[in-house]
Amino acid sequence: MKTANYQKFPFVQVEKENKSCVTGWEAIATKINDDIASGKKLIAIETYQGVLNDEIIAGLKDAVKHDLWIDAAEAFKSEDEILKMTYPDVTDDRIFGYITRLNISDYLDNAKVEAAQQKAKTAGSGVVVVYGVGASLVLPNFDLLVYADMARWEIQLRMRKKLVNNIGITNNHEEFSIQYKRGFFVDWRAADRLKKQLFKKIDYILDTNAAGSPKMITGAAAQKGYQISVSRPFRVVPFFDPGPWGGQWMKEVMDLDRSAVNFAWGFDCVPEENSLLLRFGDVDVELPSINLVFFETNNLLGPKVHSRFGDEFPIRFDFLDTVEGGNLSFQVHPLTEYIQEKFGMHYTQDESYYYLDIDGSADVYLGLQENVDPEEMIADLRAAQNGEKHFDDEKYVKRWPMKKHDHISIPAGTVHCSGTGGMVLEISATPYIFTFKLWDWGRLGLDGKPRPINIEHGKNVIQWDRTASWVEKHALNLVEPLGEGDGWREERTGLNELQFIETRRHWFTGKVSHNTNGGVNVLNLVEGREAIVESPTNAFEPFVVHYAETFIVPAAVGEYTIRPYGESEGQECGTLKAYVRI
Ligand SMILES: O=P(O)(O)OC[C@H]1O[C@](O)(CO)[C@@H](O)[C@@H]1O
Repeated sequence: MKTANYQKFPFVQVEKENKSCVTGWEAIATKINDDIASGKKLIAIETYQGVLNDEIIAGLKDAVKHDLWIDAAEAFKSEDEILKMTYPDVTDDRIFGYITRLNISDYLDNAKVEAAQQKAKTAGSGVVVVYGVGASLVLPNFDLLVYADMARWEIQLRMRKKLVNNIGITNNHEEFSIQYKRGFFVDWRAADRLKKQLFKKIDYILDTNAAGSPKMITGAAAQKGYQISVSRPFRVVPFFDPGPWGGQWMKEVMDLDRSAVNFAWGFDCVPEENSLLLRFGDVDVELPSINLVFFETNNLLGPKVHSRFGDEFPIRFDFLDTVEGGNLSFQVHPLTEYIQEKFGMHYTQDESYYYLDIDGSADVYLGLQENVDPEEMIADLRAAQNGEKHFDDEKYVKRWPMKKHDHISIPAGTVHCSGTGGMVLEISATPYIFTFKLWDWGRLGLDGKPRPINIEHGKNVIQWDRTASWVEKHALNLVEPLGEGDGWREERTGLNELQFIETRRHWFTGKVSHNTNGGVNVLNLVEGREAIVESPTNAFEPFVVHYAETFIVPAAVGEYTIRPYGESEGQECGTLKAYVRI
């Protein structure tokens, strides 16, 4: 096997020489002190959920010259009140909640805010610092705003290590899934709403994603970074996670930790949770890539996708590796009305599997056998769940042998799972936690506990007419040749007409012309070691991509070309492109 050339830390170069980023607590405090010396007196240090408060306070409290330091937590409602307020959205379920309508202001107790503001006044013309989630609301007339942002993947790692609490409560002892659920459905929604309001007012962004290695850039430098990012192809920083069915393929191809038990998922383009690295000189500042979606919405998504999805990035690319691993859980995803009513999501988890590679042989489980009796199948699933018997998948589910480069559509409501031996590039709608597991093959999760099964939700959404004959016609390799030219050919590979994503595959030895046509494109190099993305008008610098890398071409880019490059010069490459049908 050739050495891995997949880049794990892609970045966007913002400044060739670093002018805008300071590193280390001393330099950061000096910068803030310079602003204080120039007359700024009211300093708000607003934080996202998941920062390490102890580290930031130890780094800044003594070093930043102030007369009064107020912890924004002083102005919060009591934990009991917060638990009660958030309960309808957090719920008792182990996995699912409801997308909240709460704002950070709802966490604050008006009387306590008033008291904190009175306290601030006692400093007279002295310097007041308010620190923490909600600081900018406690000190709304701030004249310097420092925003400590966090990428969601790093927050999740901190939750697993029990290092952080959710907003307004002390719950780092809780199970990861419970903390994640509160983050996903409540905290991050409320914190994002505040971030969007503050965006234009941010003086400095503090990056503490790497503990012990703080960095700070001006709000203007971040905005410049976002603008550069959406004027060219770029990648977000992938993350990889083990799982009970995980495989060994990504370890080699993506050069991951060989000592890990396995890697199941590789999230290569989920801007909600990935990071964006903005490079200043040789310093990388890590920011949540969702910021681009919030603050460069039209340039990134294009006005039509924006108007349909709001400031959400609708397309997700991730990897599911079962090479030398197991089957995914046998599962189904909610229909649109179900995800809207039960969980408050706008759109549902429509999926597709693109088989990037196969280890010998691999099957996909997709659709039901003909003439399945729904009641009998649900009863058998329940019995399997109760440990009374093994679920007879052969009786109920259709299995299809897969080949490298096969592409299957999985509209919500279709039962499915990828079987052992397959390396899947999943090209799907962004929601990804709304999986109703029906059967987990009698195995345990990596934590030694059974993973939550959701037969009750599942039975409400399974489309019983999605049988083998339906799958064959509507979901399996919907490949249609569309055109060809000098050194290239184009095919449509899907998705099913019920899904909003269109996928196009190009096989090429020469240059292929693409156009975003005003909507964001997401691509992956599914064949070939290297290709180069270029602007026919030199609008952006040539961008080299490697095998299996996912990259985003913002709507604002318009025309671009892709051709084999470097080691792949003269050889046939393949790209898979996804965009929203508009
Ligand atoms: O539920 P499992 O077995 O972990 O399945 C894999 C998961 O990965 C996803 O495909 C998300 O990428 C979910 O649909 C699915 O739940």
